[in-house]
Amino acid sequence: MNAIATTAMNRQDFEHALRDKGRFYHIHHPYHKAMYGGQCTPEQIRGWVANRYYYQINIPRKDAAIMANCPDAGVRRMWLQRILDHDGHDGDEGGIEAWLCLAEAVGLTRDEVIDQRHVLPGVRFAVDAYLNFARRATWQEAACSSLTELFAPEIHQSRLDSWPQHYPWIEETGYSYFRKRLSEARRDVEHGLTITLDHFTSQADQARALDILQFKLDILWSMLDALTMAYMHQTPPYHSVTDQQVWHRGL
Ligand SMILES: O=C(O)c1cc(C(=O)O)c2c(n1)C(=O)C(=O)c1cc(C(=O)O)[nH]c1-2
Repeated sequence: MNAIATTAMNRQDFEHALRDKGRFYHIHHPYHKAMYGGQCTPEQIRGWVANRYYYQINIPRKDAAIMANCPDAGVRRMWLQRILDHDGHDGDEGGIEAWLCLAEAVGLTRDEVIDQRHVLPGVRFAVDAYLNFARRATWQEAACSSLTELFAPEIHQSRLDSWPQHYPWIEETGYSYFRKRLSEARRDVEHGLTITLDHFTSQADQARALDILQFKLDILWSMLDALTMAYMHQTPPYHSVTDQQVWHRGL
């Protein structure tokens, strides 16, 4: 007989179960491993940066959706900082601009990134799933879905540690985004974790929170699967029909 948990975990065990999901973080995806292992071509790095731009520009929209669903002014006041981090404010250019600097540092033009010509359908659909979830879920569920950030400082640090040595052709100015996120992600996750631990208290709630976190892990992993098809196997969408990038750029 399978042992099915019928009682809720205490706070500490629940946090441990959430953190244990790090086993499925995209840091373990072969595309990421190749990136910090120094095995990527400039085209593969550029493909990742151009596609991840679509994630970057949707993060503040996702956070605005969470705020729109949240009646608690105290939570909104704290959550607002995430939007400012990405969109920028007086004295801070913001994460999206920093991502565009990264794009230029790896040899992309701003135009080709901003017009989303390289964004693969699989990446777009995965990112859209995240935004749409935040729109329709409760604000606590959507906050929980941001908890992959528990594992993000390590992945940003791994890029800062390995990229300059493996990819000397990348301009140093490009790395400010990763540096910026080290502290921002730690602060965000403290808040997101408190909300999750406070809100998901029954056994059923906790199982739901773990499912939500898995959903988010699936999004990140699926983005890299799409990139693998296009940039590792040279099989982008419609490759058997044309060598043109005929896919749509968002409707
Ligand atoms: O580079 C990465 O691997 C990575 C992953 C994640 C993540 O785990 O969702 C985020 C970020 N970066 C990031 O830079 C970022 O601003 C961010 C916000 C969020 C979120 O869910 O609200 N995730 C992430």
